[in-house]
Amino acid sequence: MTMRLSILLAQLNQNMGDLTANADAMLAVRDRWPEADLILFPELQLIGYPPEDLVLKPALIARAHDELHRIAAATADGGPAMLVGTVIALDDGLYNAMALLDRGAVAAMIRKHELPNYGTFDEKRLFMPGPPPEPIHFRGVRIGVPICEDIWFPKVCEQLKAAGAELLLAPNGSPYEPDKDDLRLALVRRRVEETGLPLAYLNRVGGQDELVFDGSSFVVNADGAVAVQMPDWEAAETLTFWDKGAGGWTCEAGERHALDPAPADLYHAMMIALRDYVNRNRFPGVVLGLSGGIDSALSAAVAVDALGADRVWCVMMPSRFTVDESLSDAAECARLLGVRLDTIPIEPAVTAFDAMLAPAFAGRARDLAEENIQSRIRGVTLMALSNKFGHMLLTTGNKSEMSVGYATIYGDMAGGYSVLKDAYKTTVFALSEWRNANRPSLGLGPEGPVMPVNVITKPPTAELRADQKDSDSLPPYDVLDPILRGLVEEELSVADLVARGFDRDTVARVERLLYIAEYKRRQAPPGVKLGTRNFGRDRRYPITNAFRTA
Ligand SMILES: Nc1ncnc2c1ncn2[C@@H]1O[C@H](COP(=O)(O)OP(=O)(O)OC[C@H]2O[C@@H]([n+]3cccc(C(=O)O)c3)[C@H](O)[C@@H]2O)[C@@H](O)[C@H]1O
Ligand SMILES: Nc1ncnc2c1ncn2[C@@H]1O[C@H](COP(=O)(O)OP(=O)(O)OP(=O)(O)O)[C@@H](O)[C@H]1O
Ligand SMILES: NC(=O)CC[C@H](N)C(=O)O
Repeated sequence: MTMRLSILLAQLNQNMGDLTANADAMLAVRDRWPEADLILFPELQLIGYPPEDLVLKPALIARAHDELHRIAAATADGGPAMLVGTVIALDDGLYNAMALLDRGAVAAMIRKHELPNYGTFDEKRLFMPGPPPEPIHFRGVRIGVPICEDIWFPKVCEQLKAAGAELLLAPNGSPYEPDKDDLRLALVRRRVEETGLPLAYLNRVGGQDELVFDGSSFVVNADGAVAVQMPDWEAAETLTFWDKGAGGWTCEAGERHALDPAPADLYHAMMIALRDYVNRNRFPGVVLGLSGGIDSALSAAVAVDALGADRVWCVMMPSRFTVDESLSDAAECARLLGVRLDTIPIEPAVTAFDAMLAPAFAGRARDLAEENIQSRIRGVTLMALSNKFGHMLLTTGNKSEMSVGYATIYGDMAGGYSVLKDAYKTTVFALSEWRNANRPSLGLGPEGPVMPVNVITKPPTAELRADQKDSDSLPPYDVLDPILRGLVEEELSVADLVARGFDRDTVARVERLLYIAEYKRRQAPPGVKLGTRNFGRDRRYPITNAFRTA
């Protein structure tokens, strides 16, 4: 019987829907590690996670079958076996599965038992729950393979232990949330304690639309000690060595990477999500409006760190209300980041719209309609640049604004992707301060400050009329954001927030704004999930909705 095993943990990124590229990447890993006995890949590595309705396409299932057998054939050389995440179709439906590929064949199939169906997940829509799994027999060792959600409850691991598993290998597609690394470690330690078995936790990295995966894979031995900690955010391959002694299997202590503390983790999440979104969708770069305000300054900094300065194009579009301070702050941001900055005044278009609309608007006072036209002219201008040169328009709205509808639909909301969509304004301030003092380890941007301090300290303004300030329309952000966190993240009522010391009228107004802005959020571009409850998959509210708690 084997007393020593070498298991490669392949913390990879995934190309959603490019099964050939995913299969080739796995074969390349195998070529690099001929000394491994077994290679563990993340959940659904062949397809991409989360695959959503892509797996309902029979042609994709057929492709998955063919690619899986192509990889399996490569294992005929007797080298490393592979545990590969894929979809299988049986007579009664589709299953999220791991295939053991060894000696030229599909040697075993394990089906996921617990299907997550909350938050951003809706796997019950796609997959059948597998039976409580049995351990696989691999070269004389019985290995339990709980698939992601299977380790979030005791049942599957306990069943595997009862069926004779000697160690647990858990492939995951576990999206980033703040402090989730601590949550996963505590969870894995519970499973280890309940079963007495060591557990290797392997997660993917990279962005997939609104989700981003931090990797942060690790191994916990039966005594609860962390034997190996892989890095966060970057693809990595770590060979782990396992020995069987009197007390069972133990993983040798190996590399121990430090993981990002807050808010560096948030910054990395935004950066990696944008990098993968832009590159996978084959944009040459991004274009964005740089106003001299903090939202566009931070968005530009994240874009430069994600893509490099030469792929980020900033445009200042002054109007009659743009003050000199905004012009100089935008210019200084661009200089610090080393990006191209063009200036395209919008006054000619504003004048043209005034003239065009004069007959229709006759007898009406100037109001929000004219203010919003400026924002929409900027949107049209940026989209024209996007059409002409191919850059994707990066939209800059933050979660506070998106919560209360403080943004112009078809105006500053125009764009393809947002990095701030799930970041409250107070988080935007914190991240800007952090980036001015730190360079992200995987960033492509410059060392040193990326925006003048004035951008962080001056009062936020949309500059759509003279002397406008956000505080004319909204409570101060240090009051607004905790109210929003209560209403959105915690689903509190007005009374709950009043009990926490907030003013009733203010909370009731914010609740109303939150509900009536649902229509805007449904038309907003996607953006990376950074917290526990993003707008979109995590929080699905009706648009037409008369419910109020005030
Ligand atoms: N339930 C619903 N379903 C579908 N459509 C609905 C709707 N309710 C209103 N609407 C439509 O939405 C329109 C109102 O929305 P919208 O046109 O956005 O206009 P609105 O929300 O009234 O104004 C935009 C606000 O965003 C502020 N802001 C803040 C920061 C930056 C910027 C910027 O632009 O740079 C703007 C700006 O100062 C102003 O207070 C209505 O005219 C109506 O057509
Ligand atoms: N003068 C401008 N030139 C270029 N883009 C602009 C201009 N004014 C607004 N925008 C675009 O519209 C977006 C929305 O404006 P908003 O005022 O909400 O954000 P901001 O100016 O970046 O930050 P702040 O809210 O702190 O002032 C900006 O982030 C920017 O992309
Ligand atoms: N892919 C999954 O099963 C993910 C669900 C799991 N609770 C996680 O976030 O890690």
